[in-house]
Amino acid sequence: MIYTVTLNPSIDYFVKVNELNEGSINLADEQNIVAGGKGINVSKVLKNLGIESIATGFIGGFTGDYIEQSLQKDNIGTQFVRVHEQSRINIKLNTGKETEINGISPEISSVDLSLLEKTLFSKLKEDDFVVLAGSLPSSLPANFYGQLIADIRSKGSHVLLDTKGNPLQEALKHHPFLIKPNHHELGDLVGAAIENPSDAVFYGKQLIHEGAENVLVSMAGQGAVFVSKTISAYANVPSGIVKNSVGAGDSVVAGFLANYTQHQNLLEAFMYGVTAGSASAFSAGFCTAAEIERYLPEVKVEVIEGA
Ligand SMILES: Nc1ncnc2c1ncn2[C@@H]1O[C@H](COP(=O)(O)OP(=O)(O)OP(=O)(O)O)[C@@H](O)[C@H]1O
Ligand SMILES: O=P(O)(O)OC[C@@]1(O)O[C@H](CO)[C@@H](O)[C@@H]1O
Repeated sequence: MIYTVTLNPSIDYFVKVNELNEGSINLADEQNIVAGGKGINVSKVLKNLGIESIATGFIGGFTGDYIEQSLQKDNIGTQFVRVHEQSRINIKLNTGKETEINGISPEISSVDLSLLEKTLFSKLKEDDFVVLAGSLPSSLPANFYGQLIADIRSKGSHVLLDTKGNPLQEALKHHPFLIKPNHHELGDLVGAAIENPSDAVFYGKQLIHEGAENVLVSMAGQGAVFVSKTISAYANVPSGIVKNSVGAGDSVVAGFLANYTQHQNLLEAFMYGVTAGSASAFSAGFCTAAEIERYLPEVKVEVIEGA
């Protein structure tokens, strides 16, 4: 089974304002309200690709009710822990440029934490995959993902981690199976500018040295890099017009996982994941299997080092 853990889910309020006048009243030209958060988005893309997953994490308040109900409506399994304060509302404003305002996370108590661990660990089996994705609610310590990874791995399950900053740094020594920073997140972590694929390979190797098993660095329109102990590779992205990049990174993770669980081939999964990311970026919502198939012939993986 695949579990996605979103510790800090949200309602995403997408709003398009063609001409924004700061300091005055603006009317929306388009809007869309969806359940969001990185792990939840991974579950949604997996569903589009015909793969079941169970979404877990913390939800609270009327926003939490909406998140749970909307996933249930999409036939995605849910096992959330209810907390007292409400889940975030994240604003995704499109004025031609994409601007995001992410809301304040609810307080998580030690009781909430033990309930989450009970929910996850009572079900987890050897060779299950767990996606840990998104920011930590501000009341959780930076090493929280690290602790979870250690416990998940002790069950023989595998972790895909998509987060940034200290929580990512702290998690590396616990050996996540895959991490997926974008090039800015990688740059922040290593204190260097990642300007091209060679930089991404160089610093990706550093994260392998620090404990990650596989590193996928997405570089938006510049392509992506995959690094493991034995291989480094580059994938280009297909050409197209980006309609909405929110969740494109989550689609990379979902596409990688969907393909890897079927074929157990890292480079094939890399290629499929990157294509899924672009297919989502080129559509208003998340990619479908048919859209990925359409763009796959344009994506080539070039091995830089290794077999
Ligand atoms: N201009 C583009 N052309 C083609 N594909 C793109 C473009 N921008 C983004 N993508 C696709 O989206 C994926 C993720 O983009 P990016 O590297 O910006 O990661 P991210 O910051 O995690 O994404 P997100 O926007 O979801 O936070 C890329 O690997 C690529 O597949
Ligand atoms: O604040 P976080 O947890 O890092 O990111 C949250 C978020 O921006 O990520 C998703 C897109 O990747 C959105 O659905 C959601 O609003």
